[in-house]
Amino acid sequence: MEVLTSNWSNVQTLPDNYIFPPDRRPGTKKILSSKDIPIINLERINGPERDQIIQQIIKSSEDFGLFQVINHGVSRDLTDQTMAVFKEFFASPAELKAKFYSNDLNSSCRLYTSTLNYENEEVHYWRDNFTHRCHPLEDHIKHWPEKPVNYREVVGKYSIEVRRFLMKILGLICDGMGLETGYLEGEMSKNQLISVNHHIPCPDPSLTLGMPEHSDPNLISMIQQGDICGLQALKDGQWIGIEPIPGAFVVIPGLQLRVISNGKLASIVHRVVTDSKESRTTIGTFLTPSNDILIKPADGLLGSMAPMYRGYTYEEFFSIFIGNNCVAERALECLKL
Ligand SMILES: O=C(O)CCC(=O)C(=O)O
Ligand SMILES: [Fe+2]
Repeated sequence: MEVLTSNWSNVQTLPDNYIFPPDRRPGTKKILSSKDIPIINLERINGPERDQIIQQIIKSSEDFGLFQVINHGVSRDLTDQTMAVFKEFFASPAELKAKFYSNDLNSSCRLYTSTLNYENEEVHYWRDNFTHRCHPLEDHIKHWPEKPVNYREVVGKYSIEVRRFLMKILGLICDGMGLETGYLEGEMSKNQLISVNHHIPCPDPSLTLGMPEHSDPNLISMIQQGDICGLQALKDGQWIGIEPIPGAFVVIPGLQLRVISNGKLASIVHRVVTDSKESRTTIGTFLTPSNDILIKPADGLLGSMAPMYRGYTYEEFFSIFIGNNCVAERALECLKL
């Protein structure tokens, strides 16, 4: 528990075990936010511009592997309330958080520092994370924190609404790629995790990272960023900042979508840097396939193309992912044909 950075106060110097070797440090070079990051406005998705918006989603997913969404249908009230609940959760006394502290992948809620591999890693990431399942709500809500007192009510409502949003995006991706309706529904997107990152102000952001460079292993991810910069994506060999847009959601197609689309949809490599003055809290929501369903390049999309990946279950993928030190790209390499 004493390892949780959210329990530390007044940290003046970066502890040695958070300092990365020079070749893995973000350094002091200023990373600019790019104006090229696609922004999808869903306001008119049910009107005559629908096809055009779908094409924007597909093009952003193909060319960039990340987009931001505005007018997504989840109210600002709810996104603000949910952010406030998580900030309060991380600010609560150590005793209250203690019962959720866990590095065990199988525990229903896990609150930990850096990564689940904290004990064995040489350098730690400057973050606390709180993760739990969300769907179906009635199976999971009983394991969630009871404090803050509105945690279950607010996070429950948020989980339902962001699921609806992500299912809408998956439906539009299906339409846009010409996949049969419903291909990404049901077992393919059954599991839903909320994963909240909290980074306290960092004495020296140039020496450490909030999260390593990675691709998301999921089917699809979304991040509600709050208002502090920190998320960066690797585009054409350069890191660029994903500037927070108030109220927007960042959507990242996961590696499972890359497989299903036979490599057409990209999944951008990203990382998180820390801030010297402000703490940063972000709310991630991930949809993943259920353990047993077969994932493979969709027959309907292949035509005369050869499949790039063999079929596998998410369970198999996940065990390869764990076996490869949680490096999703490396896990996917093992499934390439
Ligand atoms: O916290 C963020 O901004 C990004 C989080 C992320 O990339 C992840 O949890 O996979
Ligand atoms: Fe990520």
